[in-house]
Amino acid sequence: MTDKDSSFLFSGITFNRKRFSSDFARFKEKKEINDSEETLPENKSPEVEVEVAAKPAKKRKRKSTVSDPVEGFNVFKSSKTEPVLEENEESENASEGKKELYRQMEVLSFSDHLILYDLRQLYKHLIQTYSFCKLFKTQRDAIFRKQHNIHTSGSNIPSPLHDFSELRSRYKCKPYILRNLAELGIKEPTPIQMQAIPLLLSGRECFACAPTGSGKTLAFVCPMLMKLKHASKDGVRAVILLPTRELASQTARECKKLAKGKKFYIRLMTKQLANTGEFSKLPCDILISTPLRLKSAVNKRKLDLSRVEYLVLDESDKLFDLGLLKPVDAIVKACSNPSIIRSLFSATLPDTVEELARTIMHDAVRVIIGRKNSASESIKQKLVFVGSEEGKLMALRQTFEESLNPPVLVFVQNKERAKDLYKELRFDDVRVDVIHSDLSQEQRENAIDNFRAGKTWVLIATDVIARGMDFKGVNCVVNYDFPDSSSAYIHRIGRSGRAGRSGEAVTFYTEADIRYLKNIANVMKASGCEVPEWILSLPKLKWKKHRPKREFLSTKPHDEEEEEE
Ligand SMILES: Nc1ncnc2c1ncn2[C@@H]1O[C@H](COP(=O)(O)OP(=O)(O)OP(=O)(O)O)[C@@H](O)[C@H]1O
Repeated sequence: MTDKDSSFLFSGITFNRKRFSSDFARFKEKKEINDSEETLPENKSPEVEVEVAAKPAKKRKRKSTVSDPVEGFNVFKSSKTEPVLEENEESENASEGKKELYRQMEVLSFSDHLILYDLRQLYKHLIQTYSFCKLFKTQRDAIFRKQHNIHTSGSNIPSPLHDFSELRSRYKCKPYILRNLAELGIKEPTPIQMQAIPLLLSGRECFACAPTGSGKTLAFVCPMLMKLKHASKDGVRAVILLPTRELASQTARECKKLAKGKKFYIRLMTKQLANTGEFSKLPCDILISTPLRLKSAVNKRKLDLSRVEYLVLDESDKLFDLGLLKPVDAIVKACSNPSIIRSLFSATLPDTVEELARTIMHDAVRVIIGRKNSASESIKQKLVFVGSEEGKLMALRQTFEESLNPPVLVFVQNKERAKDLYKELRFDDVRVDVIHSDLSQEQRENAIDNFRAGKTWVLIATDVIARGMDFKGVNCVVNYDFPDSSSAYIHRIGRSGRAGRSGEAVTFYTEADIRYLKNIANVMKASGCEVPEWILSLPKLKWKKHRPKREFLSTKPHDEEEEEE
């Protein structure tokens, strides 16, 4: 036997005399009897020596029979012991002595082998149990994700959250957040919250695409507050970027609601702050802004974003639109902290945006709830052929006469048409208001507040409020002018049917819009609405922005309009 073999077999093993005291006593007794009979080879441990001298030939045979059925033990016996004996031949006697020794070692170390064997079995068992638990957890997570329509891709994705109480048990969430969730009436996490919250809490970057009104805001605000832990005066620590001022101010409000009771510095980047803010002296845990204002503050007021730990791009596809791409890119660069966690959220996430985003993110996880780029299933969608522009106004009035169920949002193509439609409807018997980008910030806020408060029944709007705005209980969205893209359609109609409520969406179309119908029809079909077969069989059209020049919006004869002007 070589030293190497010896150390392999016996390394870390010491003979437990107490445990095997009876065997030990028996062998010891025999050693005393045979003490003078054999000389022991050098370099053997005292325990080995004792046993070797003690073992009579008769017993050897019996012991080796006992060892036979022990799995693993026989492997040692055949492969390690025999060849070593051949290597160490000296004289016949010495050889006999050695053979005896090794046989005795087998017998003596049988208990040790048993321990080794037990340890191996235990280890094997532990590995099996661990693998089983891991497999069980993976299977359990997969079933849970399937039940909630959560699709993920990426490596080492943390288990989804089953319940908000897990925020405490798994992530040591402070009680103020759970208290605020309860006060806001938020009991169960929505699917996007189930997966995005644990992801962000585990420090992973993510792209998330979930239907309108499914609680994406909370999915990034909650982990952000948890990770920031407490207020600090160490510069800007988190940035939430949104495409419109209305949305930025709504998100700032939501953040404050969830942070209630904890003194965080949550700031909305207003025009005044962007132009005059003394950012070096301004404590700010979370900064919420549109890209242009933030970029202006970085350039003109030397706002330092190098310590930002969390960056959220909400309505990310809009932020990656050509018009905003440059300032967004500048902000992403200014957030130069190498350990920053970035996340993208939207109800629509085109592949091009994903590809672009991947270039700036590391090991990001993709989370899709339901089908990517689909409308909320709680909205009943309808297409109505109105023939012409005049037909639209008549159809709208007729709808209001038959069944006006406020609050109703009416979307038009641009601010001119918003103003025109408002002029048409303001003397009708409905409480109507309008919002577009020509209004002052204050006028825009008033329009939104009045609509939220129920003072306005019908709000005429451009796409400026099509994304992200959370008006509770909008019963119906009317696409007076056909949306210019399928994502615009998804976001517009998503102002109703939020947070599990039901809603309705009516889309008017004219002859000029028919070529673009199929894309909308596909969205409708994917969310379970009925669509006439002839629309689905229309030829596929590569959709560029559909913004036709629309006729003047009025039911009055054209010469009358000209006279008025
Ligand atoms: N877990 C929840 N349970 C009940 N309501 C919730 C929950 N989470 C969020 N909400 C509520 O759902 C509404 C919609 O949430 P939010 O505005 O975050 O949706 P969103 O997914 O961002 O929609 P959009 O794509 O239109 O921006 C809000 O009024 C919010 O308070």
